[in-house]
This record gives sequence, structure tokens and C-alpha cells, in this order.
Amino acid sequence: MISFDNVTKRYPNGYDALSQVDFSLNQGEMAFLTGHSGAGKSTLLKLLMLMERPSNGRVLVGDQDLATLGNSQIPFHRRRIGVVFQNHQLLFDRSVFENIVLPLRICGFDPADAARRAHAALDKVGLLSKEKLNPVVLSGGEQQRVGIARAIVHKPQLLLADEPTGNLDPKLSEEVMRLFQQFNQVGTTVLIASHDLGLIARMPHRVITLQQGRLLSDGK
Ligand SMILES: Nc1ncnc2c1ncn2[C@@H]1O[C@H](COP(=O)(O)OP(=O)(O)OP(=O)(O)O)[C@@H](O)[C@H]1O
Repeated sequence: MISFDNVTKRYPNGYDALSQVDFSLNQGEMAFLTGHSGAGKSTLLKLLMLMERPSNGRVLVGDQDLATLGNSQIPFHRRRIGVVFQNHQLLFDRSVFENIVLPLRICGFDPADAARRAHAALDKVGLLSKEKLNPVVLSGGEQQRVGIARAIVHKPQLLLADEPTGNLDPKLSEEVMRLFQQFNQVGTTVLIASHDLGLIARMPHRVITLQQGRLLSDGK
């Protein structure tokens, strides 16, 4: 599903955020990506989303070499991927429902179909009863669940998360992880960047560790 083949990412200032990274993730797998602050976790996720391009090596998503995709194809590529951020990036001038339905409308879904899918996504994260509220009144854990509903509403094959539990206490963090596991159990490939080593140790998943841009270890 994902393959990094000898990938180096050098930023324009000459800094190598990733050096010769090699790993692959099978379809339907769930893994954590960890490492110290600045190890290159976000950079690796940005390469998968085509927010950055590698300086060397190849990145494949679902057998497609991302180098073959031009900038005009980036929106189509991103429709295969769901992304969850630490700070939710929710729109606070719209309701919970509108936050979820908006990406579908932008993708051109029929309004009734978009509404049905948005309700199904909110139901999956247990927030259907809060659809009319403004996300600003929700707790941090609930806001993160809205972010997850928005990431999965278009049924992506690949779900990426960048420090999704960074602002949450241990109990809420485990709830969020359980949600990721549920999506993984129905076939979504999941990669979660996190430096919450305690939480990662309690989960039965593969752990890919970066250190100063290099792959330090890969296993459980
Ligand atoms: N656009 C950029 N230009 C130059 N250097 C960058 C750029 N983006 C990131 N870096 C550097 O690349 C390194 C890796 O950054 P990255 O954000 O990938 O790390 P990270 O593991 O996600 O860190 P954190 O856990 O703190 O978010 C850091 O030293 C960072 O300063």
C-alpha cells in the first residue's frame, strides 16, 4: 500500500530531514511512526500527501509511483487519503455537520449523498447527536473525533495521522486509538505519527522508528 524506496528529503536549506529511508506497509496494516522531535515523521507524512517531493528515491502509494503524478493530479491523489492532525484544523464558524460534509461537496458529491455519508461518519465516531453544534463548544476529545470523521468520510484507503493524541489525556488518547483500530479492522491502512511511547507500547501494532531522518528500527 505504501512503499518508501531509498527516500531522501533535503529541504532547500540543505538539511536532510529523511535519509535513505526504506520500508513498506501492506494494505490493511496499521503501524506507528515514532522518533524524537525533528526525526522526520511529519516530513514522511508530507511526502505521502504530496505536500513535499523526495529529493531522491521513490514513494509509492497503492502501486503508484508518486513521481508520476503532476501537480494537477494532487487533488485526486489526496482523495485516496484521510489525514488527522493534532490541532484538528476544524472550521469554527460552521457546525460539526458542515465540517464533515464540506470536503464531500468540494469533491462534487451529490448533496443528499454527501449528507448521508457525513451522518454515517459522525455515527461511527459517536457524535451524531452533536451534529448541529459548533465545534468550539466540544471537548478536546470530541473535536478530535470530528477531525477523524472528516478524515474518513470519503472512505479513504489510507488513513494518516500526525500526533492525533498530542493534546489529549491518556483515556481520551486510547479512545482515539480504538477508533483508528476500528477503521483498520474494516480494511483501511493506518499510519500514525506519535511520540507517545507509553500509548504505543500498549498497542499491538508495528512501530517504525526514525532517528535524525534515518530508519532506526522497525518491528514490535
Ligand atoms: N520546510 C523546511 N525547511 C527546512 N527544514 C525543515 C522544513 N520542514 C522541516 N524541516 C526540518 O526537518 C526536520 C524534520 O522535521 P519534521 O517536522 O519532519 O520532524 P518531526 O519528527 O515531525 O518532528 P515533531 O515531532 O517535532 O513534529 C526538523 O529538523 C525540521 O526543522
